[in-house]
Amino acid sequence: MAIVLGAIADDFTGATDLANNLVRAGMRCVQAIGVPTAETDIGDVDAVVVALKTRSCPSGEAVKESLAALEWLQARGARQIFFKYCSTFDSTDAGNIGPVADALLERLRATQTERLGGTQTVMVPAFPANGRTVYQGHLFVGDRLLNESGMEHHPLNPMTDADLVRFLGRQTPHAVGLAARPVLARGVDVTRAHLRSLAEQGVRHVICDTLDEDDLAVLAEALVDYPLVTGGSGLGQALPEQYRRRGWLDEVSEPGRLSPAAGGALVLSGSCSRATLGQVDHFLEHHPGFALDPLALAEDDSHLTEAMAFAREQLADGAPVLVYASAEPERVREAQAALGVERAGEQVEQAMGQLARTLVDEGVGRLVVAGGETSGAVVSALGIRQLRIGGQIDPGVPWTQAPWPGREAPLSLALKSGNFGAEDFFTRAFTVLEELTAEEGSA
Ligand SMILES: Nc1ncnc2c1ncn2[C@@H]1O[C@H](COP(=O)(O)OP(=O)(O)O)[C@@H](O)[C@H]1O
Ligand SMILES: O=C(O)[C@@H](O)C(=O)COP(=O)(O)O
Repeated sequence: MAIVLGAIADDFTGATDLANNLVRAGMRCVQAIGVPTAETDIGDVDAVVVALKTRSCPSGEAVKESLAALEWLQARGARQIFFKYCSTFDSTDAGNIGPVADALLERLRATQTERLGGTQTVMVPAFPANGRTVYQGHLFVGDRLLNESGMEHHPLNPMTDADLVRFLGRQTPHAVGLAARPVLARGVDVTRAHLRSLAEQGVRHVICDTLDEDDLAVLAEALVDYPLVTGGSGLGQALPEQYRRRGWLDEVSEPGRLSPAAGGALVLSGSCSRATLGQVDHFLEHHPGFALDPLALAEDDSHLTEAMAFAREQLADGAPVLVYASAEPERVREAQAALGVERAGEQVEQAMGQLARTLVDEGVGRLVVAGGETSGAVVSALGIRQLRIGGQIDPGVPWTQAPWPGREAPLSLALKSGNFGAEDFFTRAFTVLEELTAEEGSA
């Protein structure tokens, strides 16, 4: 059966975030890891989110992989394509949001110019449930502008400009415009007319203001016929209702119940975001943890061996254990100065991948990973191809499951976006998993 929505996410946590919102809004959705093959059986679903690791790679690579995902989704009959990136617009002057959006639109344009939005796309990064809003084209995280939110210290893509019209303008040769709040406040017809008039003026990308769920509902209705929409998972919350109104979806599907979870509980954290740093501190007040040092990792294998031994010992005691590289900006800068930005990140990501692979093989069955790039490294090292989405721990972060060869219980995985989750996330996640997987009537 044809799918309604085909999404291409530029990182793995972002993909689960979008899949979570689609499931919560009543769509049957799976998350594919990487571009599936022609033979992949995705089952009977309404939406597929293809998770790529293209946020920080060279833009040519990001474009190539995104187009491959588009081709696969089009072959499944997707009516609308959604390019999912971070609600904090994570990217650099070199890309990858502009280049990927341009390439997807070009490819879709070849067949769909006549359709509403056939020559234009929109940028809707907001996720009001998690405090990400956009006003007059400026992105806010809570009550701070993006460039004062802590994101200015991001290890890979420091966000130093909150003006998205200006910022995106550096990533694309095409005109960037704005659909500002006063336009949205006048309703769907005025918003559509505004978008059309921008298209007539040659504006290809429209940054959309969004303060709340009502704005998302207006945008979803105005954009439901666009071949390509782009943004954060907030828009994903609002689109399914529009698909139902169009008759593309029959019903509101209930999320399926996750299978009982088993095995050791491990947290791997490579995010250096403010929220994650608080979550690491909170976890360490209650449970043991091991701090990975990228400089020591770069020297020889002994640091990783030590981390592995530490984790094994704690897991044998039945305690949840944390291994983290998460560090304050000053320490990240030191590691980057010594190793280079790319190599510092790679050291950590490779170590996280090896820890996950070995410890899951040895019996870990419940795994929380913090950070998008980190999750990409871990899930790739585990060789997982598809994730089933379960209930959420905090907005944007669901528990997911994948079958694990040779074991009755699947591997339970929570991929946490760097900046998401309450302070007690790393401890509470395991309690939530128990609740989500308890037999009916025993929870
Ligand atoms: N102590 C550290 N020094 C340098 N780089 C680090 C350190 N800890 C983590 N990193 C790297 O920083 C990046 C964090 O990105 P990511 O995992 O996507 O987190 P977030 O979701 O917060 O963006 C990863 O590439 C990770 O390997
Ligand atoms: O939209 C969001 O904020 C998230 O879904 C997301 O993409 C997070 O990325 P990381 O913070 O890099 O995990």
